[in-house]
Amino acid sequence: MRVGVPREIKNNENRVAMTPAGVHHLVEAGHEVLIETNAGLGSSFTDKQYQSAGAKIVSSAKEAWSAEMVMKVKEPLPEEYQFFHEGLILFTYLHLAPEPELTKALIDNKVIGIAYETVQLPNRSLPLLTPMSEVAGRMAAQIGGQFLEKINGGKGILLGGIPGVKRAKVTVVGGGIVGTNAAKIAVGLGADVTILDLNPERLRQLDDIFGTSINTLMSNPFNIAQEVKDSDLVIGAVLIPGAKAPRLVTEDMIKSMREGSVIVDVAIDQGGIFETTDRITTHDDPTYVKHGVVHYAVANMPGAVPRTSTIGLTNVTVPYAVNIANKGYIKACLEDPALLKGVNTLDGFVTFKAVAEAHGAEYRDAETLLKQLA
Ligand SMILES: NC(=O)C1=CN([C@@H]2O[C@H](COP(=O)(O)OP(=O)(O)OC[C@H]3O[C@@H](n4cnc5c(N)ncnc54)[C@H](O)[C@@H]3O)[C@@H](O)[C@H]2O)C=CC1
Ligand SMILES: CC(=O)C(=O)O
Repeated sequence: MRVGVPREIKNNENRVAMTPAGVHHLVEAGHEVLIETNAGLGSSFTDKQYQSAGAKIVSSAKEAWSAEMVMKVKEPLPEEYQFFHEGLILFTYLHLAPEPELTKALIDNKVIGIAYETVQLPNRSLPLLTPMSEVAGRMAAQIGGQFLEKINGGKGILLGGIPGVKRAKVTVVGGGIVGTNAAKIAVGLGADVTILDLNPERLRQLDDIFGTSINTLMSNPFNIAQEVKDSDLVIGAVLIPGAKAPRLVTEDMIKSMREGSVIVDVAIDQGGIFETTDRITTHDDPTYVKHGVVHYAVANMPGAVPRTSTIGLTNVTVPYAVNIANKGYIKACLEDPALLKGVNTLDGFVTFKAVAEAHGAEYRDAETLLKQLA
């Protein structure tokens, strides 16, 4: 199979979907890899390194997109929709629930859209989302601390306080991978951390991991309102796989916060959990202030630490890509229930229920459709 890797074009997105090691893996398995020139530079991988691993360097995005399977990091932007064509396998983060136009473009062009973020193992974990959630979670605490600084618009407090001065209060809504990693760093920096989750079993696991260094709380509107009101930093880390994020923190809750407090809405890639994060921000211009509260809503946070993120991401995506290339997408998806869950669009239909519901689109079962196409 020919596999294409275009250069990422989102604001400050310096990750790339393939490392030279990934190229080597695919080429050894008998496949051809087309890398758009300079696609890896942001992650410190040169064209020469890709060539040495067996890739062909192509000079334009169009050539990279001409392959049978295209691997990317972020969801395609409107200027990339022109490259969609019937039968193209697109393997990338898609985040379709908050993206009606992208969903329509994939359906209209009968693209096989396999989303990293909904590939799900039987234990319900999301193996192709986990490493980037680890990165974004760890960054969320760092970034929160940075924007609490007066020079960055915050109230001017240090996460860990000092002897004789209170520590900052950090609330993390959602105790999965992002939430746990955010808490690790926030606790490490000395903050007073509370994590809310809906799942009692998860709260027990968090209690086992952190012991008395954090507080755990059941997530409900009453508890969220109480915690948010007194928090210096609130981190949004909730996910319902594939679905639009629930708006758990209302505008009134934000109004109750003290001026110069900070929110980091990591879940913005699925639409965000704060009623007041009404727009996605970029690494170039990452915050805005609403009701006196600094809002950070960057949807590609790991793009800021591309070397770590590219290697972490491709460690997990490349084995799936090799499987798709070896077997073809139909056999690969039918034989692997985890990969099957990644199929969001197929043959002109939405094949992921939460995405169909978000857009009022017709839903078709991926497995049934794949068997018909086999
Ligand atoms: N902005 C960015 O650059 C990045 C964003 N993300 C996003 O961060 C979000 C979180 O991802 P993960 O931590 O990997 O997901 P996860 O599935 O590991 O954790 C989500 C947690 O939310 C909890 N939850 C569900 N409903 C809840 C509610 N009503 N109240 C409180 N908790 C609730 C679940 O029980 C689960 O523990 C996702 O939207 C993901 O795509 C991930 C990486 C980068
Ligand atoms: C998961 C995601 O949105 C990212 O890594 O950018």
